[in-house]
Amino acid sequence: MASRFSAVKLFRGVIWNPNFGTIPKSYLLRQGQRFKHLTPHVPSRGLLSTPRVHLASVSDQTVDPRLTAERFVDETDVVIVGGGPSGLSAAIRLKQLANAEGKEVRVVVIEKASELGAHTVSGAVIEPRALNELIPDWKERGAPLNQPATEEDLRFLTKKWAIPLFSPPQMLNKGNYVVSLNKFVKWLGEQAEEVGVEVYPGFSASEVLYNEDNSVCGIAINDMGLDKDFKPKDNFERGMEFRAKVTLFAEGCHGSLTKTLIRKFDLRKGRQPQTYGIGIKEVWEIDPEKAKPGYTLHAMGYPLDWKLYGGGFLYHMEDNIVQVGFVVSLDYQNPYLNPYKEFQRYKLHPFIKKHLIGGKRIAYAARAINEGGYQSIPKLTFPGGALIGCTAGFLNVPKIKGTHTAMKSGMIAAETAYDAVTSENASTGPINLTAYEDSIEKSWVYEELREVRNIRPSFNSPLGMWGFVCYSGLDMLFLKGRTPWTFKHHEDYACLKPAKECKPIEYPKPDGVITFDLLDSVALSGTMHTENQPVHLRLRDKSIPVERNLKIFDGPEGRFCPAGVYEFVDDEANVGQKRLQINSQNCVHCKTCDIKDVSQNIDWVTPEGGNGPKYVLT
Ligand SMILES: Cc1cc2nc3c(=O)[nH]c(=O)nc-3n(C[C@H](O)[C@H](O)[C@H](O)COP(=O)(O)OP(=O)(O)OC[C@H]3O[C@@H](n4cnc5c(N)ncnc54)[C@H](O)[C@@H]3O)c2cc1C
Ligand code: SF4
Repeated sequence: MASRFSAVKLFRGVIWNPNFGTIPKSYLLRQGQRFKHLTPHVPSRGLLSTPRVHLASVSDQTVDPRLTAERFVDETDVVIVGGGPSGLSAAIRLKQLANAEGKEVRVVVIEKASELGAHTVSGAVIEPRALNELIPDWKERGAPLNQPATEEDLRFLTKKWAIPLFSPPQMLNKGNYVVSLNKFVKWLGEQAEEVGVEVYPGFSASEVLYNEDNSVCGIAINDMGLDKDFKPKDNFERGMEFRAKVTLFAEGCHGSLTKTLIRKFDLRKGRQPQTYGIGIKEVWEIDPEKAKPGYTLHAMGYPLDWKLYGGGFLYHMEDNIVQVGFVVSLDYQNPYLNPYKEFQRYKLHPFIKKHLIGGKRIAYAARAINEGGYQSIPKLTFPGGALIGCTAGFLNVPKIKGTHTAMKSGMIAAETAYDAVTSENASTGPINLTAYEDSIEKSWVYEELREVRNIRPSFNSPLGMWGFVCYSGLDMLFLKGRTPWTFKHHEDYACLKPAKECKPIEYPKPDGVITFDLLDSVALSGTMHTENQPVHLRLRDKSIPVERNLKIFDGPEGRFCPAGVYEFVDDEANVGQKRLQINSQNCVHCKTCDIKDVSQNIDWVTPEGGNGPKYVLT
């Protein structure tokens, strides 16, 4: 009861934080210490009116004692949030170093997917450079890199034609492998366990823990078994805490805890905004007669117009499997654009369709992808921890490859973390991993990203694609990034234009053979969320979807979500009006809504661990 009353006292009066708009007061009450991490995230254009939540009468509320029960605390040396390529590489490197010196270093990996790899989305053609450094005998250890990339194809698509283009050296795939990243991550997990890493899939890290001096000291797993009103159900279990000397965040593109750290520690100060694309892909089992194992195709142009960055890929793997996908930049302007439907149109192009016809689609996936590159990498460290992999933004955009850089960043951070946790001063104060920042700047990761830093933003000139083709050709072939200038980026959400300034886009109806209805696709992602749990797509202000997004932008969230989560439906309570229905059970955790919502009103937070997509072969 004591904690309850102190929380009441703390929050008596008016609170100005827009995050609280849709969360019941009783839940806020017991989350007192979490308030400071939920800082407002409103557009700089100041179009939102900030809702006030009056908590003057919260003392009348009774809080279920289970909600305020002490959390179980587990102490470890290093906790890593995210069991993707970067998190697992960091974990493996840490234990390799400790095992080599016979030291006891406890490393824990927390992964929200029900099993490793189940939330992993990639093309994927991977460069084995980091893997060669991490596990040189990966072949003998049975790494699922079975199909070398053997044939390159780069095309410019018009509606009917596929014009061959010259592939710049940075995009060549010689020495790379066409893989299922999902299988690769599973295998990395096995390697991690073999060297002594503790891997816990099925748990969402939902909160960063801080010491009194504001240094990070671990994470907490979210409470399981809450109902949609944040009340405990019969199966309620209090989330536990992992307290660590070092916490590494490896959440992938636009991590939900990472975004709170970026704000709290102002990690973007002096850097360019991160920009993104949405990548949507399908896995097909094709007619064996058409199989060309090792063939890799990248395409630009159709169906996108010349002002929008994006393009498609198609990779042939072993066993007659084809990975086909499309990336649309999230700085698009027309609110009528529908990335999912652009992808479906892409597959209808004769040059793409010929690979798929006669085949069967077996998987569907979507995930945001970083496009900011070198100039958008935030400060990587803060007291007690660091960002690694795609959550920091180490993806090489022209290559559409981030696995090798994610892994290498994890390995470098691990080397610094190992020195720090095993040093004699480790217990005297918060650990600072600034040496990680220095080492990565000297590594091949930075060299590679620096060289291509102007390619993606060269598309943002008034010449659009034509400016991009000329500049990137010159830069990739001759200048190789050795220019004194670095182009800037803009915030994706701020690029959207009001609907009245744009034309609706007519998309073809799904044919059920090559193109499909969105919900049939979502069914192939295996996504599942426990019913009756708190919605993990939080609106900062409930009125904004209808009052601003629908009225001015014609409801773009109904189009950009690749899982049909957002739907404007008739409001039974107000005849003639619409309301936003959030089908959160469909969510595939791509993070696009958190990035592209024009009002920055959607806060993606982790649902219960083990929920979300269940990808195979992606
Ligand atoms: C469509 C598409 C195509 C791509 N093609 C290629 C390609 O061909 N080659 C290539 O090299 N790269 C490609 N990439 C990029 C590649 O997938 C990433 O660079 C790579 O996966 C980054 O690894 P990561 O470990 O940083 O992040 P991720 O692989 O995203 O892993 C992050 C993990 O953290 C987990 N997680 C996140 N938040 C939490 C939390 N709060 N609690 C617990 N767990 C959490 C996630 O579930 C996930 O498993 C592609 C990406 C996309 C989207
Ligand atoms: S709700 Fe958001 S995170 Fe979930 S699938 Fe839709 S756009 Fe992606």
